[in-house]
Amino acid sequence: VFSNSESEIINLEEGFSLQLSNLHLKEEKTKPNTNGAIVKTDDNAEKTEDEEKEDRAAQSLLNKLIRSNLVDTTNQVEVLQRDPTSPLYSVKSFEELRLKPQLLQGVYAMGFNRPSKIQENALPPCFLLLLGSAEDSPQNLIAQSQSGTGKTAAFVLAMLSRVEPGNKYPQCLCLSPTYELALQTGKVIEQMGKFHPELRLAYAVRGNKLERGQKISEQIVIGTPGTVLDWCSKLKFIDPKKIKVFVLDEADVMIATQGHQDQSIRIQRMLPRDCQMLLFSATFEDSVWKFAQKVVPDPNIIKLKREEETLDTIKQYYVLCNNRDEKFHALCNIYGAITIAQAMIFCHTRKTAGWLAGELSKEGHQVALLSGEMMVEQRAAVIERFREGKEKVLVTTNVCARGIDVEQVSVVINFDLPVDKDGNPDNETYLHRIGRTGRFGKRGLAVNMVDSKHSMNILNRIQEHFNKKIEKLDTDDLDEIEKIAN
Ligand SMILES: Nc1ncnc2c1ncn2[C@@H]1O[C@H](COP(=O)(O)OP(=O)(O)OP(=O)(O)O)[C@@H](O)[C@H]1O
Repeated sequence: VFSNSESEIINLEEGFSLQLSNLHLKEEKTKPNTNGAIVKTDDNAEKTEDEEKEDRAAQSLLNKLIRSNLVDTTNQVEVLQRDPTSPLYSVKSFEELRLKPQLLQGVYAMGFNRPSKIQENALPPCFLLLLGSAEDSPQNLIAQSQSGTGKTAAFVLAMLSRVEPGNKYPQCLCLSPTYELALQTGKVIEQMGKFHPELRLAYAVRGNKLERGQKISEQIVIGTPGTVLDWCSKLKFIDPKKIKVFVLDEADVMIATQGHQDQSIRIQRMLPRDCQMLLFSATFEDSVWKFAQKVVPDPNIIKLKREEETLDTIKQYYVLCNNRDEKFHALCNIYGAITIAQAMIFCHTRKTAGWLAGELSKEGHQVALLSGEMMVEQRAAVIERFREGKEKVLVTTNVCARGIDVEQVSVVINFDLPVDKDGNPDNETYLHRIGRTGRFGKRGLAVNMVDSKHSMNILNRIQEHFNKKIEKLDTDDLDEIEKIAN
């Protein structure tokens, strides 16, 4: 149903895998570039800040590739209405939105039975017109909730409900931080809009070249800020004055990329005053909030807190060693105990992770390795196998596993303790690695490997921070190992 106009020369499927390998190439670069401060780690692995940022986009993509279900939380949604006197709407069914039949059909065809928590509250302001409010246009929205809670589906629904397929020009414009993320969102638009045969979607991404002087006839345009800006201004492929819905997706990832923030603001300035502006973000640090306020006037604000992780149900241990080889030896001693369930082993650098996975395999243990030099698709495949239980132990670096929820993991080994780039204890990462949310509050086990005075000091500081005792474990004592496993 959706196709690119004939003049568009790239094959999107081809482009997709091509870009994924580009991503891979960029990640492999270890030299700093012009404006990149160097984030130094042991083992010669250097990372520029820019590369760290690229990781964020890769992470987001990974999460999308491996997720098949809605992440549901028990936390309440916080709603700040633009007009606090108007009643607070929240929809419990898609029918209440009075969608066009084709669109409702699309929603059900995707297997959605009822709105997710964020959708319950985000959809009514988007659909104000349809709800028969006194206001004459749908409202602007800033929404934040963790990845997987249904944000994409919410704004796709908002765009599809406003678009008039009979009008052959762009009416909805959606900005994504990267080409790959744009394609993922494009797929959702295609699926949800599949019962609108006249609807077309154009991708404004690098490499998608149109003839000069041409106008775009697709009703929805999705792309990255640089190309969209060119299409709206210099090349005039799009008339920004005709845009009715403007979506800024993954705002936190977006502003992490140099230039995207300014480009997005410049695009926003070209849009008509009554254009609906919607901004979505998984996190809401200060910088995101400032940016959001610049691009979304008079917003309704919706926030869904991430579920808090705690260490309450976790048994924490440390093992005292003198060097890396002793840590490896200790790990081998407890291997049998940890593989009762599924375990994740964290290393500080990909070099250590690679070495450790290699050594464990040599010992005849079956392990999976998740490493930064793998392409995003390969990483997704590794995570998927692990989730399915095909591998019981996953060795990884923190950067690689950040933000990936693998709920069934009950044992975490910190082969290296988490430290920030200044070498201080990274408490937040420690909590993310081993903590559990209330719902997945199964008992867990964490073993920390200590190999120097310095790392003992880090461990002590982590222990003080959480005010939770980390017990010493003697890995040469088989009885003791048996105890921790039970
Ligand atoms: N109302 C719903 N009912 C059932 N499943 C849903 C619903 N809304 C979304 N989903 C599904 O849940 C998953 C996550 O949704 P979605 O991608 O919209 O989340 P998101 O918050 O945009 O996440 P991200 O920030 O990673 O893109 C998808 O597989 C999507 O198809």
